[in-house]
Amino acid sequence: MALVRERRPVNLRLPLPDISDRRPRFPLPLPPTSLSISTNSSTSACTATATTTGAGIAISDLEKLEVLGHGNGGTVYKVQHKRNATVYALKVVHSDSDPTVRRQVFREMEILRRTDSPHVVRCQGIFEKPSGDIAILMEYMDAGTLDTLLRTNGTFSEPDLADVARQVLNGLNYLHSHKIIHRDIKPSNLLVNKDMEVKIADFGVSKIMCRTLDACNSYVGTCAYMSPERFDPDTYGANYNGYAGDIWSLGLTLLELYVGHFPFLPPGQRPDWATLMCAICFGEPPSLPEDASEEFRSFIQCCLQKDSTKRWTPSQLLTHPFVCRDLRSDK
Ligand SMILES: Nc1ncnc2c1ncn2[C@@H]1O[C@H](COP(=O)(O)OP(=O)(O)OP(=O)(O)O)[C@@H](O)[C@H]1O
Repeated sequence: MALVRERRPVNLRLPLPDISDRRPRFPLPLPPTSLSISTNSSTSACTATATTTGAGIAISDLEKLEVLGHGNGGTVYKVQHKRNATVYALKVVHSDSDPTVRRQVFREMEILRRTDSPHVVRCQGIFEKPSGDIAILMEYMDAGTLDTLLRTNGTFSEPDLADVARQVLNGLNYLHSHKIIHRDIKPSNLLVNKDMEVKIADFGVSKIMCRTLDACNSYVGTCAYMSPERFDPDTYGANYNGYAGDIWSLGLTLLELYVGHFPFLPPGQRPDWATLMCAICFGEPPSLPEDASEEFRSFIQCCLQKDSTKRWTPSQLLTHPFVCRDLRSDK
């Protein structure tokens, strides 16, 4: 594996849209005073209750071990259940956080409550303290994110990327069939465990579509990974509804993991909004270097079609030879 020596993380976030659009379409029933929740290990459903059940976990049952990372407003801790030693990740957002951040956490909670897929990080419970602090208890992904792996181990091989692609596509297939658009697919939002299971996480700017042709606000998420139609829906996205944007972001993510730097820019260059917007909207889509296989190049082309209507869907991409052939034997 080639080592990536100098790599600056691309972190261009855009503000959320107007308050009217940010409000979740499905009002979120928060557990009013609950400090504990019931958990069901066989599903990801997060059923908040005000009392501790036999299987319930109270926040006082958890011991903080270390900080795993800081997100946009919250902190994620590695925690351990004091009695059964199970390790979890606990995302905590404090009551004095920016209202936008709190809305993002409510959105994330709403989506995690609805999802039950091996390719989406599992929510084990939600806590709200009387102080207003909110915490989401999640399964612990012990290898971090694809971004951390890239920075520590270097670039990924094609067989590994085929595995990553297959898992993320299964996750997106699940989300899209439940009318959920992620809108922020990027290496740092894809969690990994030691078995190389990859799971989609961080639903802070995701959207639940009420109707198939719902308009989808373009300007949320990390702009570096945004598709052309999110900048310019008139030119690149007839009937723009957002689903295809997740595929563009997946294509860029795989390309980045293969070449070791953000594809639209030379290694080490810091992007700015104008440069990115011009490169994404007016430039050719980035492509793989010559040494990549035909299948991989074709797969990336199917993801990085500038016209969103020509981009393949998750279920179509799951039939692509790149993810279908048994690449493990190539290793
Ligand atoms: N379930 C988890 N298991 C292990 N580590 C996690 C888990 N969830 C989050 N992390 C770690 O915590 C970090 C912060 O996560 P968080 O979702 O708060 O924000 P982010 O995605 O990094 O940033 P932002 O919210 O700005 O997009 C992640 O980068 C990851 O390293």
